[in-house]
Formats: sequence, C-alpha cells, structure tokens
Amino acid sequence: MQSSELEWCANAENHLSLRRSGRVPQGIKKKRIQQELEAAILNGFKDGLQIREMDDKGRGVITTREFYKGEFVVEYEGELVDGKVGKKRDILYKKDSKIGCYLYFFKHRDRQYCLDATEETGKLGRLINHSRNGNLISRVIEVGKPIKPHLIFLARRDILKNEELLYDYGDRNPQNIMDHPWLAH
Ligand SMILES: C[S@@+](CC[C@H](N)C(=O)[O-])C[C@H]1O[C@@H](n2cnc3c(N)ncnc32)[C@H](O)[C@@H]1O
Repeated sequence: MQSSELEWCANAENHLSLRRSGRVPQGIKKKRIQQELEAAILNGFKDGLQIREMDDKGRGVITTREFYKGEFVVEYEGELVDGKVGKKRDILYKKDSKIGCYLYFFKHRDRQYCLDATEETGKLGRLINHSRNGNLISRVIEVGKPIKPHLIFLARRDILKNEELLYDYGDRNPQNIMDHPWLAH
C-alpha cells in the first residue's frame, strides 16, 4: 500500500497500537500505521458510528465513542469510475429528483476519479453530511490487489461521543450554492 499523503501519521500514532509499543523508529511507525489503515479498510471497519435521522438534512452519521485527531473514521465506499464517467452520471442523476447526490469526485496521481455511492448499500461514508467547518478530512490511499485508490475520512480534530460527522463537500459553484444554500456553511 502507498499513501499520497503521510503527514497525518504523526497524529495517527496517538491512537493505534503504536501507543503501547514504546520507542519505535519513524520508518517502522509509518509502515505499521499504513498496515493498520489497510486492515481497517479491507475489513470494512466502522466501529463507533451510528445512522441518525437529522431534523433538516435527511440521515446523518453520529459517533458512539470518541475519536482522536488523525484517527481513521470510515471509508467513502462506492463504485470507482473515471471522472468523465462520473460527470455523465451526474448529469443523468440530476434529471431524476428521486436520486440524491452521492458522487465524490477526487484527483489522484494526476487522474480524475469519481466514487459513485448512489446505490443504497448500508455503507456509512455515503451518509455523512456537509459543513465547511467539518470534523473530518479526506485522504486517498492505495490498497488491495490489484491496488486501487480508496477514499477515507480521518478525524480533523478530537471528536466527542454523540457528535455528527461532517466534512466539506468543497462545492463553491455559485449556482450550486444558490440551489443548495447549506453548501455556504
Ligand atoms: C451524500 S448525501 C448525505 C446523506 C443524506 N443526508 C441522506 O440522508 O442520504 C448528500 C445529501 O445530504 C443532504 N445534506 C448534506 N449536508 C447537508 C447540510 N449541511 N444541510 C442540509 N442538507 C444536507 C443534501 O440533501 C445532500 O444532497
């Protein structure tokens, strides 16, 4: 497994098994953190999370325990397609008001990708709502055989029990903000 960004390792070591393992050289720490993240992703780890119906946003995801800054929280799981395919699907889905917006576009190694999580799968990453000041950040890491990019959410700060999980959808398009005023906050 490789990671495009490793700066979160310093925080991640606070909560993984490395906490209990005393003085460990930096290179080994990074390798172990990556191994633990890989295991969390491949095992579909979603400990400490619960779906809740929110007053004004549909469903949302709430914590049932604390998460430390930098800790793996959940993966955004969906069908991984090329960015161009994602854009076509976006146009198609917008024509049907019954289909919600569950497309996550991202760039990795100079390629545009889209995770299409439109299908109701019971996965939790797709149910996380937007805030410009959210408690999650996303990272792309490469996992599996064959290796492919996975989008994961890490705690942006320490998160308390019973907090709603939120991340910045990053949509600053003026027309989209007019159509969905909640994107402005
Ligand atoms: C990826 S889904 C999130 C899960 C969704 N709430 C559900 O019940 O399936 C994105 C949709 O959630 C709603 N949403 C997300 N963040 C919101 C917010 N801050 N305020 C109001 N609605 C929000 C919008 O309807 C948006 O199209």
